[in-house]
Amino acid sequence: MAEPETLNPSLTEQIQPSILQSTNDDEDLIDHNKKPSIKAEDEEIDTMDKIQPSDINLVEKRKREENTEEEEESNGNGNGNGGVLIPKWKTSLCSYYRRQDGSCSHGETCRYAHGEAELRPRPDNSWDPTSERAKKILKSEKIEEKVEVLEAREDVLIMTDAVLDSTEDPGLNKCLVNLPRKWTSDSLKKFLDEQGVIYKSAKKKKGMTVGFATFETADQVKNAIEVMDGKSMGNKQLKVADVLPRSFEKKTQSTISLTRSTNHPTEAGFASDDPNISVPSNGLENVELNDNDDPTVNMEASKSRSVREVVTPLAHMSYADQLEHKKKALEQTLKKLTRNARKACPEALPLPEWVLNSRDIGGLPCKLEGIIESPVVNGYRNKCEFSVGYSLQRKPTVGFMLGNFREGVTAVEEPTNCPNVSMIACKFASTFQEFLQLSGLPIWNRLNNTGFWRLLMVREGRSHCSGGENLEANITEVMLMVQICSVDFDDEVVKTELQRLARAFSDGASANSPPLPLTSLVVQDHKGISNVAPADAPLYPLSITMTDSASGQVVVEDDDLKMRIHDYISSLCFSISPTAFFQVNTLAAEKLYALAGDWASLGPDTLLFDICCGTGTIGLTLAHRVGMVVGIEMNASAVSDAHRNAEINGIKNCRFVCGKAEDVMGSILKEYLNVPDNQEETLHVSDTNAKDDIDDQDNDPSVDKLNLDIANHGDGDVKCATGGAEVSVEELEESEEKNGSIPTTKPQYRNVVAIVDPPRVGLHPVVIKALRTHPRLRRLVYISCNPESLVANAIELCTPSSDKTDKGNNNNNRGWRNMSSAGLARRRTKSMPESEPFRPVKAMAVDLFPHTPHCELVMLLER
Ligand SMILES: C[S@@+](CC[C@H](N)C(=O)[O-])C[C@H]1O[C@@H](n2cnc3c(N)ncnc32)[C@H](O)[C@@H]1O
Repeated sequence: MAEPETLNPSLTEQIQPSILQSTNDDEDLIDHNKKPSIKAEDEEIDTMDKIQPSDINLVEKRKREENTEEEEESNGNGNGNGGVLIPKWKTSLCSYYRRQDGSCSHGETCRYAHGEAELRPRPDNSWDPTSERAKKILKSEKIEEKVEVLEAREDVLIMTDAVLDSTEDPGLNKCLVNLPRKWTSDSLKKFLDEQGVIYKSAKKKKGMTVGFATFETADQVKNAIEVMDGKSMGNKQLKVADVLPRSFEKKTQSTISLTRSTNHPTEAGFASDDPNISVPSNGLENVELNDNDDPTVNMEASKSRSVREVVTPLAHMSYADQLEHKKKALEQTLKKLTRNARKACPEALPLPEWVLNSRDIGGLPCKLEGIIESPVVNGYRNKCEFSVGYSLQRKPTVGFMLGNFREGVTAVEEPTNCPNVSMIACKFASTFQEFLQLSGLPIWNRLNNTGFWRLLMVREGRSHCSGGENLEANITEVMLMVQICSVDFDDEVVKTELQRLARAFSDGASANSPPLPLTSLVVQDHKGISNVAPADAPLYPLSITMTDSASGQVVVEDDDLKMRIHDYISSLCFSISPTAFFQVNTLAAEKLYALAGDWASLGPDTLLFDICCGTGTIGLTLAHRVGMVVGIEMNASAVSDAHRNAEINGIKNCRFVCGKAEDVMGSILKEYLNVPDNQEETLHVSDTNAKDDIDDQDNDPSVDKLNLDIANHGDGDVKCATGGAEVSVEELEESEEKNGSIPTTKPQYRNVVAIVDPPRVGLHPVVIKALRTHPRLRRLVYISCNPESLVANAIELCTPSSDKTDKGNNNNNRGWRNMSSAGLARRRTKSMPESEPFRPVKAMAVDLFPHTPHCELVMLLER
């Protein structure tokens, strides 16, 4: 509970008596008819955050205290108590003074500071949180916090990969912590030479604050520690640390001594020479990590946590508690939308209704209607990307990394204890692990950028539509994708080794009872050094022969099936290529898409934009409820999957465009929606009444449409129906032009809706601007696996814009790197062209990721 003293008078003055009765949280403490007198420009510096619901009673107490003090002050000479400064004299800014542009009826006798210059620190040495000083301090603290998160910490290093030579004593390998990020291996070597440090080899990757040095003797190590440990490096101190935690070494030593009668780890015969120094923060996805489509990729890890804790940190809670936990976290994030829109609203404009109404719902921008639970809680992931690396015991392992490479953690542990991974996936990981332990080709070393085996992806599919019960029994297809780096390896050796691998997978699958469904084996040759394979990294199938254990028959997979997998959503079949995005929890995704469709108020006269459409899942599952779907997606394989999926399912009213939404959105909107002025007027009139019409549309197929009665149409050759007669789009357009009805190239729809489902970073500002400024788009359903970016995008979509837009000033953008996404969005609202803002109508979460802190959030925006 905050002490009364922490309440800022400028806030208490804004509190209305009626609000004091409320038991709602922070937003209720604000006079919602007023904008905050100070707008924090950069970070989330919101004094409202300081006030807890339980402070409400304290507000009145605080007022009484203030009155008493003011009485005292007025009896004295202006600085209270007969010349003796009262403790809180001028420690808070006077809000009257600030609001009245420098005038306050108390004049010099006012106990509050008239301007920053008069402001004094509080007795606890803090500053009034609304003051510039406090904001500056808070900002620098936040920056430091962020930096700290990124800095490697000596106590969390588990660089299994840095022990490069198995014959060496790990004690001869050391990590150097707090090196400048921009240093390379050469800079580190130069530094060591300059310091007179004798070493055998040194490594450093740009971007990391950790480097590695190997020594030949214990004396060299001793000398290096003496010279370097504690040495100042800028404002940091250099640390010489062990590459493996000491606790681990002790554990390893005792284990080894039991089995090998030695307490020297190097005699355990560990192979080495690889690393997997990547950043599978969640451990789950190596490639997708930076692909940003999977929310479960940003977890922090430390060596003290097990792989289960790293990958599924909520697994210790009951599922009901997990949902409650997520809901509360989402509410906190959603409140940022209200706060930031209030701050960003131009002075000259009234606050939007939804901001004013937020006090009735605890500061939320709209009601959070709940969280839909996942139909399956365990083993739900239909796709896992397993890292290849060394375990704490320095055994080649296929599983999840225990932390972040940049933070100095590279150890990989088996996935068996992670409840979100299926048994099938664990079994294939285990088969691969056994294979690697005997393989003549090395595991990829991220520190050296050398090696062959990089990762294993396991994707599961179903060949028919099946419910949630006994999920694993319904898995009829498995695609394995092995990522390798063939650089510097002999083609014949590679070919032979991959054939051996194919056999190992086939044998492993067949040996299982019942046999595991292995239907596709793909190799991805990724030659780059980064974690993420580019979209055009070569992919090729490997032949698999499976022996059916029951019949003894050899089954050779059909060529066509080799590079794809299938799954079902809402009874539609989806064919998925190896690198295309597909939600990892299919049954929960079905619920997500159904919710989005329900909220989008669809009807036969709806044109639906499916933005970031992947393999077309959303658009295709909703196609039967709309006139037309236009999907936009940048991944070419996913777009080709989308076309294929439309065909497989006999859906004709969809078009999929391959391109970055930021590159194509504007022209697509123009192509489909721009109509001459006189018609736009008609459309607006219709749109005003659209809601009522649309609500009934599903039930009323004869609903009056703008000009055309369009059943199906698509991209050129697909048929449209007008008044029952089938004509081609070309014929239709020709006739339109002749009749002078719609001189555009596309049929027009009265209800224009966008469903956006962007990657973790959210929508590009160019896309936001295109959607916001197109008057025909009245409804937008935003699906997000990252509520922070949803909030940031919604700030731009929902904040009123003034006619005086800020055209952008470089000085204003200083420090943007350290700004929160909400702060950046707030800044961008200033350059939003004058346009009608959306308003948040309702929000709902869908839990696609049990046992992790993540879930999908859906928000309906209308105008
Ligand atoms: C979260 S996934 C959603 C996919 C699809 N809606 C689904 O549910 O299966 C995000 C998709 O956006 C695509 N994407 C990422 N950035 C994009 C961009 N700038 N423009 C268009 N698509 C993009 C990704 O390739 C990915 O398929």
